[in-house]
Amino acid sequence: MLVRFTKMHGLGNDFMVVDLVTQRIRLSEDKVRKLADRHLGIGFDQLLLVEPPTNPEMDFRYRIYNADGSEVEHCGNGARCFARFVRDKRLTNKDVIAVETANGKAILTIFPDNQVEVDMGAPELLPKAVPFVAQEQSAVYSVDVESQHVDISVVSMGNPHGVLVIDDTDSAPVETLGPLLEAHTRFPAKANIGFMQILSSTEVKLRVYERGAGETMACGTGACAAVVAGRLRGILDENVKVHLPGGDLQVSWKGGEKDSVMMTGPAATVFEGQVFI
Ligand SMILES: N[C@H](CCC[C@H](N)C(=O)O)C(=O)O
Repeated sequence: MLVRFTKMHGLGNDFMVVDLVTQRIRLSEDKVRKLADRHLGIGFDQLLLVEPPTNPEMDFRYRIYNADGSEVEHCGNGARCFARFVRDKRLTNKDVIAVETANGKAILTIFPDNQVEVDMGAPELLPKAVPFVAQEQSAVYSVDVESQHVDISVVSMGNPHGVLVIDDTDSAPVETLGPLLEAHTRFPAKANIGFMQILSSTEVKLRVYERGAGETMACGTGACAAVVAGRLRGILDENVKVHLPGGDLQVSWKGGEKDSVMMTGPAATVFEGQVFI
């Protein structure tokens, strides 16, 4: 079956976006992995499916699959591309779009300058909600990794994150420590691992080793989790500029457990294509 898709990215975190409003397909985990392959397939960090909502109060349903084929709960960069996609395809003419995600919703606001703001909802900080194995909630946990103790904050933005504060992102052990923490037994559902360098109380540098995809050029939920972690540690203010390898995101969190994390950044379309599924 020939399927139309659009290749997009948010700061280099790249996506294959498929409209399932006007076309119907079924994808196995194995098929997602084959499509994600950067030599044998289309190549992407995540696959985004755009569907009619199951909840009538929502405009669309948004399903997300990592390159390893695993379905996940949220994708911040993908949400911005989702908004750009549904407007460019004239699936809606709204500037504010309510999207149903695997375990909640996201409100997307499109601005004329091509920036998109995402209301990412409130962070989940209870260990069992992340999920993370711990006796009680804390701003920082000590995790044993290969005979070393690593201090880590844990946050769910719908998807699980561990955040480390390090001195220098350029020399951070992302490729070695990232996969060890991603698959650590204290993260029963695995986790995205952020390495954050504090530049000031309003500016950080961040690299993220993503669950199911490896290090990406940017991670929207990772940027949100990093700002929440920094605020919980008392080292970041409400509005923070997050410098990722692929570019910058603006993230805000008032600090209340019910307060939404707001993320603003760009979304870009690279090419349109068709592929036999
Ligand atoms: N790898 C993530 C999903 C994609 C998140 C990221 N691309 C973003 O922009 O938030 C996970 O397994 O939870």
